[in-house]
Amino acid sequence: MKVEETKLDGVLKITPPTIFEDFRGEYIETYNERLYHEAGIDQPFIQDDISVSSQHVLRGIHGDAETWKLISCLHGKFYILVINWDKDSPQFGQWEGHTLSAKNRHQLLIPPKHGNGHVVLTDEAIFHYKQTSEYNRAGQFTLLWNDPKLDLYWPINNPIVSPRDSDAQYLT
Ligand SMILES: Cc1cn([C@H]2C[C@H](O)[C@@H](COP(=O)(O)OP(=O)(O)O[C@H]3O[C@H](C)C(=O)[C@H](O)[C@H]3O)O2)c(=O)[nH]c1=O
Repeated sequence: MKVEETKLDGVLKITPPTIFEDFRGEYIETYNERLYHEAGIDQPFIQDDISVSSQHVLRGIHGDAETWKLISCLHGKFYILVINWDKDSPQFGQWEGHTLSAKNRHQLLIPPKHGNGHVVLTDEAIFHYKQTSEYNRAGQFTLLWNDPKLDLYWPINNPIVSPRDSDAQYLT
């Protein structure tokens, strides 16, 4: 298991403990409480979610003030952008992009007060996350993926987005 710091304090890039390949395919332990706790990743995850998206779908940028997320790519590949949205942090507004795929098996641990958004680069991708709180849409904030003030990089220019993710009226 490998845990690496990233440009953003608290955001970690993780390579899972077991990636086993044989003539049949692969076997991956995507989470192991004892090993992750030993590595300092001891957040109390209580909810698992997946979202399945077609190529060029962009979901986000969303976040909230309470939830830790452990994100994996179960199928395909996506570019994921994480932005510090903690107004009390010296890194407020700083962001970093990563590529998670079913090939590199990398995971990201994202703390509260960070926004995340991802755009799918393969025909389809499955985005999996473990979360430390139950879904609370009212508690989430939304940032526009193409807000010129944020000066973000995305690998494509014309993603498929929901009304929430394309209209400033939903900004919070
Ligand atoms: C997040 C979530 C959603 N839902 C329901 C609510 C809606 O009926 C449906 C789609 O929700 P939404 O359009 O908010 O999904 P995304 O646009 O993919 O947003 C999510 O994906 C971005 C990238 C995130 O990281 C957040 O977890 C979350 O905001 O799933 C649930 O039932 N539970 C949940 O935890």
